[in-house]
Amino acid sequence: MQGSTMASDGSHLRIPSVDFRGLSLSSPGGGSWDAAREQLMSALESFGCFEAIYDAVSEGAKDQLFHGVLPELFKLPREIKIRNEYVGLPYHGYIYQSPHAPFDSLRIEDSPSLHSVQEFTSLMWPDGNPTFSNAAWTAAKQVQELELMVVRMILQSMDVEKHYDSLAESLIHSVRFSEYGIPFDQETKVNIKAHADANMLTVVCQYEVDGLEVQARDGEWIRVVSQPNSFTVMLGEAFQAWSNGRLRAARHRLRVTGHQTRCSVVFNSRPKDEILFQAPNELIDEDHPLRFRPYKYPDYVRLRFSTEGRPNHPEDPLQAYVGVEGQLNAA
Ligand SMILES: O=C(O)CCC(=O)C(=O)O
Ligand SMILES: [Fe+2]
Repeated sequence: MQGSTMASDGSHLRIPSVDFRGLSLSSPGGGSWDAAREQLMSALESFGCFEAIYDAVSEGAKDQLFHGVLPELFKLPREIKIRNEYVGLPYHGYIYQSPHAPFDSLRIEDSPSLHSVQEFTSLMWPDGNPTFSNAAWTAAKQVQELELMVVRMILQSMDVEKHYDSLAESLIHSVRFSEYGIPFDQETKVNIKAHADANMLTVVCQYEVDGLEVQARDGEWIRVVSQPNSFTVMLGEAFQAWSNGRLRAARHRLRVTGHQTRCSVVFNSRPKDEILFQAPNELIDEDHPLRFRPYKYPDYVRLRFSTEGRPNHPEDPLQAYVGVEGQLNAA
């Protein structure tokens, strides 16, 4: 375990930080790029996640999001918020029901597209809300660059950088805005139980009120303490599958432990609907036989959420539904 993972009081582990300040997708190499890449790979090995220090989204922009823009969004009446529907996939539009706590959450698909953001904005505010559109779109563009830097670094480290362009092209980026109330179960204080995300990468931005916890490989739960300029980058199941199991998705949960509502802005990327997602041949060999069958993301997500919450919901759905050794069949 790296020394940098210990908090200063020594009582809590911290997930490792990786400094992206000054790095850019347009020059994917050089001393500080390579140093960041090494730290990132070592963090992924132990935690499936890391803290990215990334100042393209300034603290002022975060403050505007969390104190200016989000309160306005969440206070809209439910009749308006349900306009944020997404028919293609479960849980990909407005969600307001949680068995664990009061909860309200909206999502913009393809958020680095100004057109998509404006479409969402005009559903919520028919008279327009340029402050919202600009804040959401700008942050989505900036975090998309962070996500693509992470993808590029991971591919470089696995010696498959030649697949970067086609992989980046196969992804769609989105953002979700969520508001979590005080959990009903005050013993566990759990708002979202332990899971890995089905997508490629998740980038969590929390501000002032924390709640995200990630599980280290040894099983220990680590609470993510938000810091200035930090974003938590978590690897999802799709990346685990694409890496043929060389990388492991981050297991995480959400606990609101205080008495304040907690908001988050969660950016993510996932394979586009039509892509048959699979590990590249270079990552499959005698020592690393194919671990996951090629699959289309929507098929996997529908299957996964159709059993979510049921007693027979598998502990490791990726393995169960698309694992070569899986028990259940995705067909
Ligand atoms: O809101 C967050 O911080 C993360 C929530 C989460 O884990 C999820 O939506 O999958
Ligand atoms: Fe999650």
